[in-house]
Amino acid sequence: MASQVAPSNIVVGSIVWVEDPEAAWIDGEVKQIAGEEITIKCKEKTVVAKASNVNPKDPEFPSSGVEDMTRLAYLHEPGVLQNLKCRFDMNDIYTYTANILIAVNPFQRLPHLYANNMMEKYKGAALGELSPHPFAIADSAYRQMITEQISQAILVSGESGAGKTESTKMLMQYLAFMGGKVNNTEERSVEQKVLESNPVLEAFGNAKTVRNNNSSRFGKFVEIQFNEWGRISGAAIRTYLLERSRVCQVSDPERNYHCFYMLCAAPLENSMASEIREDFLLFV
Ligand SMILES: Nc1ncnc2c1ncn2[C@@H]1O[C@H](COP(=O)(O)OP(=O)(O)OP(=O)(O)O)[C@@H](O)[C@H]1O
Repeated sequence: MASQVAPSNIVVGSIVWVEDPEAAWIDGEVKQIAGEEITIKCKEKTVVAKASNVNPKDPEFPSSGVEDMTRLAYLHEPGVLQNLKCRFDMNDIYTYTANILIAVNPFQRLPHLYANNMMEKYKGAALGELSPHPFAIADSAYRQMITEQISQAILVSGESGAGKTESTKMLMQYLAFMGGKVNNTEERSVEQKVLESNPVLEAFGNAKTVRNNNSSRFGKFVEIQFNEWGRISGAAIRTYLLERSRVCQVSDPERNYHCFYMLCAAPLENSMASEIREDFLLFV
């Protein structure tokens, strides 16, 4: 096997990122290169690392980060993490990598990001013109559907607790805003029904886990149909792979599906809840 040597852009005096067991990556200055071993002087310690665990650091990285990762000088793991962290510290939880939106869960409400005037702002704006946002992704998909007359798909992925459910709700909210009808009748519109289906689906398919207090224990394919004028004409929600074992087997500190606790907590005078409780032998 060929021995690993330092990349050509790493020389004595270079500022680099080196892997760290606690902080993931720390930065420092290269003091010595001996074959595949690099000695780096970091803030609190001196590290000797293999060349494969060292990456160059951009000395001109802007203090407020960049909105699109493709503008980074180095698109490697420490570069991406530094940018996400630096933006997150300023409550900028969204960042693009070209037309992919990366969301970092803020674990706090940031209402200014989702106010009604924000949807108005993103309407018709080209992707990248305004700050990265799920509304921009939804707007771009909506406009492509209109101009190209082709169905569009938005894939939301991430580990448990990353914020998929919340991001999906923003996307749906924006599509309802763009494709909703002015409703003068008593009957609820399709988009209202789609948005209102979320709490019901979450009651029966979401539960508290060690990673997320409101974890979806099923997969979901939401289809929103639009007519030729770009108005919502129908919707379908298909669900997959509900974790059924949770109904009868829950390991502490996780919980059963929300509906179980809602049923137990319903007031005694609620006759429908009482009937269901009796049917399922739930005595509260
Ligand atoms: N944009 C956001 N703003 C505020 N809080 C958020 C946001 N995204 C996520 N959260 C918080 O993080 C929690 C977990 O997010 P969410 O349920 O969307 O994760 P998930 O990726 O769908 O997880 P799972 O795969 O377990 O269902 C939410 O209940 C909410 O408290």
